[in-house]
Amino acid sequence: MSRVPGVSGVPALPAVPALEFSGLVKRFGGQTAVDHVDLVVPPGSFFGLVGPNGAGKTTSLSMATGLLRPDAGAVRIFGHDVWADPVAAKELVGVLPDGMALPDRLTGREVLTYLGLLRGMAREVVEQRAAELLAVLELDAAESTAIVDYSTGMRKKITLATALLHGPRLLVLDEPFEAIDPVSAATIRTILQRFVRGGGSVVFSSHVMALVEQLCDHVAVIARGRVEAAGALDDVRGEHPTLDEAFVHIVGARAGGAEGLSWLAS
Ligand SMILES: Nc1ncnc2c1ncn2[C@@H]1O[C@H](COP(=O)(O)OP(=O)(O)OP(=O)(O)O)[C@@H](O)[C@H]1O
Repeated sequence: MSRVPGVSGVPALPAVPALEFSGLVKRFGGQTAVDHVDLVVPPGSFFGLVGPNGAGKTTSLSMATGLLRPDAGAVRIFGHDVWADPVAAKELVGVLPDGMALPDRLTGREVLTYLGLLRGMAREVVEQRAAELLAVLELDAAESTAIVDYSTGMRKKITLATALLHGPRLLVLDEPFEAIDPVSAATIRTILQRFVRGGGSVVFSSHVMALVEQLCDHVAVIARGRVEAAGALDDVRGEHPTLDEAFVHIVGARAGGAEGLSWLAS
């Protein structure tokens, strides 16, 4: 476990995890989507959550941020239980969920202003941050466009802006780079790297192993609702030259695609 430096002569205290899952379970009908997941995201880490389709990443992240109630287990954000102490936990976290519902008839600036004021932020702070976020994410050109007319990538960027607006200490992002053009992706990478350098923590899910490898210092591989491997990137990668190869090894390669579909080429 990571530790905060101790004052000389006084033992260092264990650092409180930015995010901690303990025995997390979620079932949908007869199916267990998340099956006793334990995970620790150290403070100040850039943490990648990877796994095949249907592995339980979105379900886990939704429970982490108070959007979905677990059937069992607990989630803590900097020690605050997301369900028992939601106000303190939500103050510390910015969330990019899977397909967040936004007030569709408002423009990007109006959404940011609305959500900032709802959080109790001062109007001038909201306006200044909203202007900066819209400019950096290149949404300022769509000044008078309502969210309903945004493209998928624009919706993702404005949702990311809502996650950053209140200056959280932890970002939980579900596939933040999906549907994002390369220039915007580079901007988002830079924002997130700066956030981590400034002491923030980031957890994000992705299918792009090269990106996870480039950005993250910690990674967890989840499959069939269970954590198959987790820890420092180098430890999870192990002997494999790339995370991609480690992933296939950990998850188990499936020999699909080579056989069948004979009609496809005929
Ligand atoms: N609301 C729901 N009702 C029923 N089943 C669900 C629901 N949400 C998720 N599931 C199921 O739970 C399992 C985990 O889904 P989840 O969306 O968490 O996977 P994921 O790892 O995020 O997948 P992907 O990479 O494809 O986005 C899947 O089998 C999915 O069908």
